[in-house]
Amino acid sequence: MHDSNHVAVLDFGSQYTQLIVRRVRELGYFAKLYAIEEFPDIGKPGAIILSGGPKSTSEVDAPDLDFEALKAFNVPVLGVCYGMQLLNIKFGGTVQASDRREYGPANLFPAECIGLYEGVSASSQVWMSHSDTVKVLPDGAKVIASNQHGTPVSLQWNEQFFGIQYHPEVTHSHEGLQILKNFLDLSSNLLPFHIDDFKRELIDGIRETVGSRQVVCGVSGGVDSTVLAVLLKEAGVNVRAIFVDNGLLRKDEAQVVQENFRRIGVDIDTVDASERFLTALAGEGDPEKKRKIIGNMFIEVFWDAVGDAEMLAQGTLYPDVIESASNAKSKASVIKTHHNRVAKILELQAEGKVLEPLAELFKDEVRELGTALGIPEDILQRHPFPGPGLSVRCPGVVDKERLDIIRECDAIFIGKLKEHGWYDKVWQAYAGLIPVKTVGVKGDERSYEWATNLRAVVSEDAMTADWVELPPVILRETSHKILNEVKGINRVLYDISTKPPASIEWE
Ligand SMILES: Nc1ncnc2c1ncn2[C@@H]1O[C@H](COP(=O)(O)OP(=O)(O)OP(=O)(O)O)[C@@H](O)[C@H]1O
Repeated sequence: MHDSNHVAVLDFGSQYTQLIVRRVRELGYFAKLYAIEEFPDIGKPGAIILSGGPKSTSEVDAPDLDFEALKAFNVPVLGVCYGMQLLNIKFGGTVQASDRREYGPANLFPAECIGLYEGVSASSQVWMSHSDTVKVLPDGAKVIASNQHGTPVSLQWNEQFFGIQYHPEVTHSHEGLQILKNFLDLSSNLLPFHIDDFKRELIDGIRETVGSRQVVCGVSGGVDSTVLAVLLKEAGVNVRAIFVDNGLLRKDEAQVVQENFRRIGVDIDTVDASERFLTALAGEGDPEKKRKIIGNMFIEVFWDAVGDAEMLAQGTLYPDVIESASNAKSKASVIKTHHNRVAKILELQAEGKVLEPLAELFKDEVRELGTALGIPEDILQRHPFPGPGLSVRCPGVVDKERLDIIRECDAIFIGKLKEHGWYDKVWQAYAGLIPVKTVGVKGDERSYEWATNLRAVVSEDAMTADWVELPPVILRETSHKILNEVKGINRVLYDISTKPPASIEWE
């Protein structure tokens, strides 16, 4: 899909490569990431970006590519960091290896604010992360920007080839997006990226791949699997959606999920496996063992329900498939999502029976696609919920009594956030249990009960998170209601830990 007039980003292994793709799409063009070995298969791109990478061009196994083939595309090429050094060598210049790494902010001074630097300030901050630098420039090469020491940080070799030493894709490069935009403007034939066109292509692709076979998919009630299920329905294929109730869901979650799917017109099979999960978890207090038990049980229950699937659809997203590791060989080897690649799925994949239509999209693009598919916003804006469910909000042993307490506290907290218009302002919020008994007074009696912890965080990508300064009225009303209504809790705490060092969940 999209193998012409797109922006091909060739991955030399930088930790930021994924962000380049993201930024190009933000600018309204379709970009696709390719491992270096995939260079012969990049189709007919309208522009090419060579990413940075951890290697030095002087290393014997430094990644390389066919320069003649690159020139033959006859489209604008931008080399970033390693990409720029490689291009300088290809044009006949040299690169100086250095064992000192330049890492952090630097000042960018464009020679002239035209071309790549059209509309860019005379001085702005950029982000560096490199050790090698270009040394000798080949004939005809121009320095189009330097840093505060007068060192060249941006080159132009001819009308087609440009290089930058810094990383325009990170937000610490303050005008990086403008520079990328200027580069893309050099291409005369980039197709704009519209989610509606993409939706149509996805639907056509699904129809073609699936034909008359039955497709099974697991739905959690979360955004990815919901969008996937609706996409399959829109494609008019024979789909069976399975929802597993693992007994670790929030209050009334099974009903909410069923109701949401009714609203969007997708039938789901609910498998109530709560007894099986809770029995398997009984008495286990170790966080890692709990996760394992839940993961394995999910696979068992899910595949029992699937039976002999003709095809399986999964909501695997782009960040799950693309390489971020510097030396990953192929995309498939770095799939992060745990149950997206269990043995059974690999087997089906080898037979061409796994469908992953969202694999080219980022999370917020999935939400956009969801909107284009007519999925109501309240479903698309639901907070993320962890796969192991309330188990990770219940440190130590999990049982029905503890889960019921969490459910009640959580429902009260979320209810108050919604009532005060704060649900959509936070990335994720929940109430958990701290199974430590403390002394209190309830009515005329001394109480000796557990505490609940309220957590509300903002985050861009779940990698880092900050606690939210909620209005005190929300905390007060939540605390009051919980202390009055939830048996077993006599203390309410608000978690003011950032991630890192704390995680969003407690286990
Ligand atoms: N309770 C469940 N019942 C059925 N399938 C599930 C369930 N939980 C997870 N899955 C399946 O496993 C996939 C990965 O689950 P995970 O918890 O990692 O959520 P995710 O990748 O954020 O997706 P989503 O947004 O759909 O929850 C889901 O997309 C879904 O297909």
